[in-house]
Amino acid sequence: MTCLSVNLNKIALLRNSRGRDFPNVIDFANKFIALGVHGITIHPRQDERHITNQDARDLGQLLPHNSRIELNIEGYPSEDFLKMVEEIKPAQCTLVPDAPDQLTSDHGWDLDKDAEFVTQVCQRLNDAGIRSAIFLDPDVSMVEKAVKTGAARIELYTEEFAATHGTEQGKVVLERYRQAAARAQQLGLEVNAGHDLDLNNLPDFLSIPGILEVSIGHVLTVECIEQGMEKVTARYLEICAANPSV
Ligand SMILES: CC(=O)[C@@H](O)[C@H](O)COP(=O)(O)O
Ligand SMILES: NCC(=O)COP(=O)(O)O
Repeated sequence: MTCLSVNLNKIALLRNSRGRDFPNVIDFANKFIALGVHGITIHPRQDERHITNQDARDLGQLLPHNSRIELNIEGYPSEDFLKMVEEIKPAQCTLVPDAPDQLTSDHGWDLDKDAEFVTQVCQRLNDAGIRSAIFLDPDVSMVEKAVKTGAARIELYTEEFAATHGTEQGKVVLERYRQAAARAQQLGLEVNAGHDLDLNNLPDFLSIPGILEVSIGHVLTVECIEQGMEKVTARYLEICAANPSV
């Protein structure tokens, strides 16, 4: 079974658009938890365009380190970000190589360039008892470098899979993800995945064995508007339950 971690960034974006605390992020975390999700993911960006640092602290109160529902905080490991993560102590922290002005996450780490930095940060997270994950393109050579960073997990960046899904090229692309996931597992790295996953493409992605967690937010939020939270969440959970173990 794959764990479903719902990303609340877009709930926070809607909240920020009106200057009052509605919709409330904690309220939506509780609604998704009541529907059976396994985790909550947030990505506090430096400009706090959606999730704020206060949201992160509030969710840290709701989902303390050993709570049944995991909190996954994603972000660029600036010193301020890391200090906040160490203070909150989520179950997992996913390191993403985003620049402050990026529209959204659009690439994994380049470990030819950043291995030393990523290794230091993973060590810091591991020392704090926080599971470290690093955002990675589906590249076997990068997976092999990821092992040396001390990260517990990788998160496969699935935008290319989503963009090519349903095409002949998509079959080739999915095979690249399959190989990257298999190599990671062979080397003892656990595998998460996320970005642009949705109800339509997730079943094919989860034909890859051993995906421990998918974090989904952007399209899921739209699907909930279109079809209702209950129906959408139940369908995601059904798809995740079908993922073959390693
Ligand atoms: C890392 C990743 O792919 C997503 O988790 C990211 O959080 C999306 O960020 P936005 O919601 O700001 O597009
Ligand atoms: N790590 C991926 C994530 O948390 C959500 O990505 P998306 O579904 O908003 O594209």
